[in-house]
Amino acid sequence: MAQYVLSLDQGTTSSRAMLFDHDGKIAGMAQHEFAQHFPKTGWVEHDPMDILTTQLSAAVEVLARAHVRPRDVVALGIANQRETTIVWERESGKPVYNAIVWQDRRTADFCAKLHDEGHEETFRNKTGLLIDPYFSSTKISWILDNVDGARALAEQGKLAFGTVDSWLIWNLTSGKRHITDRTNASRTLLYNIVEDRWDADLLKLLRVPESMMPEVVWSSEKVGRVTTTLGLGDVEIAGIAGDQQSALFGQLCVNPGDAKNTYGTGCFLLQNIGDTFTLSKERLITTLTCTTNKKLQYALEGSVFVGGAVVQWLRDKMEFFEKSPDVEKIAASVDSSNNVVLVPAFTGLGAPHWDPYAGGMIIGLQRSTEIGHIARAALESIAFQVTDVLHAMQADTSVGLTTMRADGGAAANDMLMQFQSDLLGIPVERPAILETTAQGAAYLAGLATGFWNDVEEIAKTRPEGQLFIPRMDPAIARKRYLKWQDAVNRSKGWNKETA
Ligand SMILES: Nc1ncnc2c1ncn2[C@@H]1O[C@H](COP(=O)(O)OP(=O)(O)O)[C@@H](O)[C@H]1O
Ligand SMILES: O=P(O)(O)OC[C@H](O)CO
Repeated sequence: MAQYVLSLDQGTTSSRAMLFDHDGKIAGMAQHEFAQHFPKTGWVEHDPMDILTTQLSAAVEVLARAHVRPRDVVALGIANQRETTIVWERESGKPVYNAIVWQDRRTADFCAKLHDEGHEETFRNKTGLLIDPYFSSTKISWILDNVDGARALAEQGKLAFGTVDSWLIWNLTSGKRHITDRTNASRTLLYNIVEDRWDADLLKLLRVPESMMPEVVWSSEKVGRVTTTLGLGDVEIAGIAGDQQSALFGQLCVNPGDAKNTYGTGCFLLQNIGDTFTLSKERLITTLTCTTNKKLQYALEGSVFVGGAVVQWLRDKMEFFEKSPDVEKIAASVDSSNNVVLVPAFTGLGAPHWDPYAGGMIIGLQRSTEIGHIARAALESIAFQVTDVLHAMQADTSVGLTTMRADGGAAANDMLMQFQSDLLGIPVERPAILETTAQGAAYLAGLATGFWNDVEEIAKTRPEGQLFIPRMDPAIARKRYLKWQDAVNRSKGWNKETA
């Protein structure tokens, strides 16, 4: 009987489950979207039970659809949206509050205060991150300070904190394992990525009891078996990674200098920088990558908060079209954006701007402006933001990238890939399998269980991708980019005070 690795990709907007065979091919996939909650301006929440039920049902469904028995699944890998914060009662397993999503800005003022008190350097030197509402720590503080009775329970050791990987594994193992892997831990603003431990000083500063924190494991190791009786058998959990580091591994960017950009809800450019902790001079962050040798390895990351989500916004809020891929047809109905620039700072701006108060903006509207121009400007905004972070990364590492590897849902869009290549002036390589996030977690789990022997064996299974070569006159590309920079600067600080 053929054997498979099951991979769960718990993303911001949907939970997916995929089966990978020994040739690295996808043998089955199931996906469930779930509700996004926006209770106040700048707030973004998920119901932790939605995360759990959509993920479990996708997992069970993919086995049934592909006619694969649980005993033919050799290992389970998990990749997850990062930073999203869940706090639950150890005794009952009940969340005390909704999941506060990575995009949530409610702690902007608290972050500004920490910044003004001069803590930036301390956090940066220990965690590689900047003080920003994006990361988990201030979200935990918010829950402890705002949910009735939460702080007292936390101080009695009765509450557990976890990112989405922890939450899923806690439930998959019936509360036996409260763990996270290093890539997820490195997104909390509480993990010391130089000394490889939860940082007692930072925990104290943010008044987060250490008893809430999960045990930290490696991304590729056997950590326990599934004990739910849901039809997943007792498969071994052997791969865990934050989705962006998982995609980096899925693209086999295992050597210093290797880089990829994922075009999902957000866009995340990561470059492997090897085993030496190095800080960016360009306001990028330093984060841990997945390794299979139980040694630390670092990456520089440029995090863009709204990527494919701008297309979702055009679809769901503007109701311009029904399905995300339709954006391409509408954008192609005009031959330029006609000087319209859209800055999708819907949840502030991430790297390299780091402005939680930036406001979304469409500028350059005229009486002749059509939906097509706005759709085109939206697609272009994704590529402009990636250009911002790629330029920062090049300035930082002085390694000129010769090609950029792309993946994620929005990388299916040819117009976006072509414009990206035009702007960067280098080829953009899109792999045959865009699901590199799930693929990475599958590789991690398969390597830990001997399904695959090493990365070299995996590399032989990967089919050739597609190359997008620059076609635009570089002078025009430069002019377009300057216009974008002008627009971004105008969007900054807009929400500092609301009218
Ligand atoms: N053909 C397309 N063109 C542009 N954007 C797309 C296209 N297909 C999907 N998207 C966008 O990509 C995102 C989904 O990508 P995915 O990698 O599944 O995201 P995530 O893992 O963050 O949930 C959505 O925001 C969607 O709007
Ligand atoms: O859900 P995604 O794929 O957009 O990824 C979200 C990131 O992990 C946030 O840091």
